[in-house]
Amino acid sequence: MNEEQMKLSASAVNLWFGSKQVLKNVKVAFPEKKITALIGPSGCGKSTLLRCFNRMHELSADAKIEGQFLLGKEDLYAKSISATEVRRRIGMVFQQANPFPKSIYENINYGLAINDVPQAERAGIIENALKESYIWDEVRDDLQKPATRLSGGQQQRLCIARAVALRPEVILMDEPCSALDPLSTSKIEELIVKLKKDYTIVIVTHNMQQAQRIADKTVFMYLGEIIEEGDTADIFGKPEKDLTRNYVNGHFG
Ligand SMILES: Nc1ncnc2c1ncn2[C@@H]1O[C@H](COP(=O)(O)OP(=O)(O)OP(=O)(O)O)[C@@H](O)[C@H]1O
Repeated sequence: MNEEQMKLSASAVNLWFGSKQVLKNVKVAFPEKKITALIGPSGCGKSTLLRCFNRMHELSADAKIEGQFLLGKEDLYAKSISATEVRRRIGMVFQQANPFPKSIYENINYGLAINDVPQAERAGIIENALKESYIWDEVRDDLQKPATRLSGGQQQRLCIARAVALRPEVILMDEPCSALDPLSTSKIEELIVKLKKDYTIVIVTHNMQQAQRIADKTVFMYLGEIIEEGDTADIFGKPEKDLTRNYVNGHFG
């Protein structure tokens, strides 16, 4: 992959939880305004790697991290950049939709407030984010209703709206469809593909069909290491390593 076009990258990453090493000499890069799928069997370290990029392990006392994490050329762990700024620039969407127990409006307003977006601009930003996330038509008359009353798929689109409202440069998605039915999943997939125009997206998925439907690039991990990466069609169609071939063909995992 051409270094120039890489938006997010990591090198020489080792991570331990207590004495257990979970990431081993990881080097990876994610191209700008593309979708990259991160695949691999349960427990291989996909979520752990994703969380490193927006400094989610800082709160975990038993996590020890080594390595370099860059957004463009900026060091994400530099003293000059706060975790709040990192999380504004690198949004995250989780496996279980996790709206705050507040109104639909307030779910998005909260992030704008803590990032000092002027009050007068917020209503417009909230409307745009909901439109951009294909949920506006379903909630426009219910903005003051509790977000927890939305369906699972709607909650996940609201969480995506919450992320895009802050105009991040990257959106990390950790199995965003795993709790959803096929119809909601296909709506989210359509949304992710649309968002690629403006954002660099990394998605962890166990769904091999999903990776092939939406991802330009695919990275395969196993036991804390990157085994193979490349164009999605190559990883699934003609992988170089037997381990990759066995995994994508469903022989383990
Ligand atoms: N906070 C933590 N403390 C201790 N161990 C952890 C912690 N978080 C994850 N682990 C361990 O690190 C390893 C990697 O977990 P991780 O969640 O990154 O894997 P994964 O590839 O995302 O798995 P899955 O596909 O099942 O979500 C696992 O062995 C897990 O038990």
